[in-house]
Amino acid sequence: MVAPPDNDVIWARSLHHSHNGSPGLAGVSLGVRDGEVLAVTGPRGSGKTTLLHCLSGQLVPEQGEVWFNSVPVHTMGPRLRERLRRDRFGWIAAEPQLVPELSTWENTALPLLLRGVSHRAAKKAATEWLERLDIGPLARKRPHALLQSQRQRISVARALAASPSVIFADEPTATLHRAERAQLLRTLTTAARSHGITVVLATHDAEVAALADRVIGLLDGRRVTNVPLPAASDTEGRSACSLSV
Ligand SMILES: Nc1ncnc2c1ncn2[C@@H]1O[C@H](COP(=O)(O)OP(=O)(O)OP(=O)(O)O)[C@@H](O)[C@H]1O
Repeated sequence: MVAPPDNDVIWARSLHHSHNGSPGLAGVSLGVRDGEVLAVTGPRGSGKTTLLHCLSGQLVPEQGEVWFNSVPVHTMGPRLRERLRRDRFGWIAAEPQLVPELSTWENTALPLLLRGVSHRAAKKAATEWLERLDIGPLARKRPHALLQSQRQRISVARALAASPSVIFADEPTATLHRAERAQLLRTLTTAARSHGITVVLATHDAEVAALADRVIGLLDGRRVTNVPLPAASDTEGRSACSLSV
């Protein structure tokens, strides 16, 4: 095993993975720098989700290596990987994955409570992030009483409230309308940048990818040419953020 570069928070080498014989990843290598917002783009079925699952330790690749802060993830057992995900990573899926029986603030605080943070401190952190995401007044409501866009804000608040090293976001705005999509993503990327959180964002949407610092492309489970961000999207994405998150 070759140790990864020091400034990469996530580093993967030559990942191969198939799903029941159908290829998901076919030799993907990449590094994600500390504090970077990296977009992984590609059409449906290109391997984005499989890559995020491998990088976040949800899936062990059939071949290849994944390192987090110079620690090998691919050799960890299920319990260590579970702890790593709980303590260091956040996950935002396309569909908000909330516990229906819990209120907005309880859903947001859940990762902190699972880590053993006190009820009081977890509630405080959750409430602060809900305020920043403009859903503070909904803190006591249950998911069924909310709009889809509000539920997805809870997912974002939950990921941020846990102060992870890395947030993996898999098509986080796929189910939202265009205006909501832009606002939520700007909030996520602005908050991540100001708190030094690395983001790996899977998307097939060029407008979403334009909010990232760097974009890599996937096609049929392989890396395709790096896609540099045009200057215009820099203005559109980073500089246009005025949220105080
Ligand atoms: N659980 C699974 N069982 C069988 N095949 C799968 C499974 N998950 C993914 N695949 C296949 O692996 C390939 C990569 O899928 P993956 O979901 O990683 O791509 P994606 O780029 O995230 O696509 P999408 O945008 O549709 O989610 C596809 O051909 C897909 O059909």
